[in-house]
Amino acid sequence: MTTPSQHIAFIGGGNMASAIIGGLIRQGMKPDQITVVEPFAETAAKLHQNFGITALPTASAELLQATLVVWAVKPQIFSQAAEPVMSHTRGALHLSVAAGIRTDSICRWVGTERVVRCMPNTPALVGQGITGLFPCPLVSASDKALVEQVIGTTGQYVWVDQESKLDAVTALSGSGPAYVFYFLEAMTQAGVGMGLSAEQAYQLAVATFSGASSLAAASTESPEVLRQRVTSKGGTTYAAITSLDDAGVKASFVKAMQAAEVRARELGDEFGKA
Ligand SMILES: NC(=O)c1ccc[n+]([C@@H]2O[C@H](COP(=O)([O-])OP(=O)(O)OC[C@H]3O[C@@H](n4cnc5c(N)ncnc54)[C@H](O)[C@@H]3O)[C@@H](O)[C@H]2O)c1
Ligand code: PRO
Repeated sequence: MTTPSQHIAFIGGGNMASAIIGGLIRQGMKPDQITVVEPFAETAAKLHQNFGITALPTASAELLQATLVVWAVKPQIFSQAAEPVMSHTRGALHLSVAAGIRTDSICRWVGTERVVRCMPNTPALVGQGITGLFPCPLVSASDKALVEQVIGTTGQYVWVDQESKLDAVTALSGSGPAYVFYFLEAMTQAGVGMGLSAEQAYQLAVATFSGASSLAAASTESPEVLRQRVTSKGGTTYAAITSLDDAGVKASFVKAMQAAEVRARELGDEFGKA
């Protein structure tokens, strides 16, 4: 992975921006190649402490040097955040991480059609993220290569061929870490209920998730076959999976992800109008 030689601006310096900035700095990008607009003083102080970056409280002509602008603000305030930025960044490539906000809105707000919309996830913080990407038609091959360099510092990526699929990516891997943490909470709670210490139960749960994920990634077998290998007829896993099936957990899970996808579309409808 080579580090982008360009200057990159981030609008919003919170969780997701920090995950990407962390990846860039780990790969050798210099803090003076990065400009961040971050109005919240406490978050700006963290950027300085963690990465040596002095954030701008508001947009200024300093943004003119950016060849890539990463939009890492909440969907609800994207259009408002874009107003003071637009006049400085029309010549740049734009990459948005905002959930739901569609490229037609983004192109309007940033004043160019060189826009890539993406959906990363928080394991990007430890270089193990996965990001879905969708380019507008005017995005060139070299624009895409730059985006791959930047996002590649945070983990894997996939390009999707229809913008609507990014809402599915949002429901699956964007929100997905929360589902994993939810299961970790439940497994830890159950372990504690069975007499393990909270520390041991959590250690066992986390190692089981990462071990099973590594096994799935290394295997050519389907998850169904891998699951069957754990499940002896009449054994303990069979008892647990039967209990999950009887409670309709798989169907509930599918429904939960559909709710996330619907919400992603609603965010685009609700906050993309301005
Ligand atoms: N957190 C996740 O798991 C995740 C995953 C994928 C995508 N996203 C998307 O990333 C975006 C940012 O989410 P986050 O979790 O980093 O939120 P966050 O609240 O941590 O970061 C947003 C930052 O924007 C700043 N901000 C507010 N108004 C601004 C303005 N006018 N100009 C510039 N900055 C401004 C805030 O002070 C804040 O620090 C959202 O659109 C979200 O949908 C988040
Ligand atoms: N976090 C954002 C949300 O919950 C987008 C995916 C993960 O809206």
